[in-house]
Amino acid sequence: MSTSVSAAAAAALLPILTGRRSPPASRVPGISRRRIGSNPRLSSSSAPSPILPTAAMATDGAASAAESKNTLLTFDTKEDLAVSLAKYTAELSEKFAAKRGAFTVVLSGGSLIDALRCFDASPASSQIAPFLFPPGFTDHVEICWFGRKLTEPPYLESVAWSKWHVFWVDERVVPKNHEDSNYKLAFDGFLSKVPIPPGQVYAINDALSAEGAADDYEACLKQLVKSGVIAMSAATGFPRFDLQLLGMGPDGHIASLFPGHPLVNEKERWVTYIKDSPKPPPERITFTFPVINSSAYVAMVVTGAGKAGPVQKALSDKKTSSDLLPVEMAVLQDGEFTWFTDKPAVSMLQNK
Ligand SMILES: O=C1O[C@H](COP(=O)(O)O)[C@@H](O)[C@H](O)[C@H]1O
Repeated sequence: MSTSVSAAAAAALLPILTGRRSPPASRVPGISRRRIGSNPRLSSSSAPSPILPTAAMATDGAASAAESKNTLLTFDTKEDLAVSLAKYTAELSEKFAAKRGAFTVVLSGGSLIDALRCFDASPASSQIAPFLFPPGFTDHVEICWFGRKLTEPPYLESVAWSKWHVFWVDERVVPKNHEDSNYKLAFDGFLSKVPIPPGQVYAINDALSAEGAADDYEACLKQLVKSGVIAMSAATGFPRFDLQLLGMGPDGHIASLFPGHPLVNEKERWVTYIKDSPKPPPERITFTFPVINSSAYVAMVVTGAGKAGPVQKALSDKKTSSDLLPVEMAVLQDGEFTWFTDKPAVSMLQNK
């Protein structure tokens, strides 16, 4: 069972009760990095920081294909994952804001937003004082507060929010105030808490059809490429976002690119639409693989045992091109791909 407790109260009390503040990510307990077999998609970096490899920081994010990196990070708790993800994002924000004067960030919907704002606890957890729980209470507890990690000091003050430009890798074709809207999810959970200029948050036009909204979003991206806000990949000829924060469904879908759907083979469009999504709601728009795979950085945030199967398949050495899951088709041309996982998500990997 998952129980919500007073987030604000817990947030206020936690550092006092435990005598702890969030540790620097390089000292986050429970973090592990591993190499799996000879899978060329996944390697362990020799860089000392588990968060952002030094080699990547030394480049402009345009590492050569030979330098492209794939890293698996596994955390004991969602709290640890969220702390690390916030630090990773803040470091990239600093890097790109300094270099380009802009930081283009792509969000997905679903559990990704939770990863920016939640931690798990139980009476047995060292992260929350046991006496906060009633006697005999053993359930898992999920404590959430909106945008806590990046909206807290030091990030609230130190991140150059005015340089952020925010996009969605996919969006459901529903009004922006609809419960299914990825915009609403991100706005309520994160964007409403940080001072990103509203004109730099690029939601879809929810007055249009799926087809119209995809065309409109692609036109918007093209305009932003022209004005220099979004970079272009010299290698692929597609837009190159600085950071894509992605999630994966239990079926291995990413964005709104579903297993076996013809959209996974789209090679020309930047943004396309789907009217028969197997996951409701049926009408969505989505970035295509050429755009996803042109990113400088991707953080793939995957938690929970329900996703262990696709994680195992994605990180397996044995691949046949005929039955690739969408998550397996996310292969950066020239960038860094980092998995942010918890232990249940990697539970089917050998040599865990
Ligand atoms: O429908 C969607 O699902 C995926 C995965 O969601 P999750 O809740 O299983 O993490 C999400 O990444 C995508 O943006 C969303 O539209």
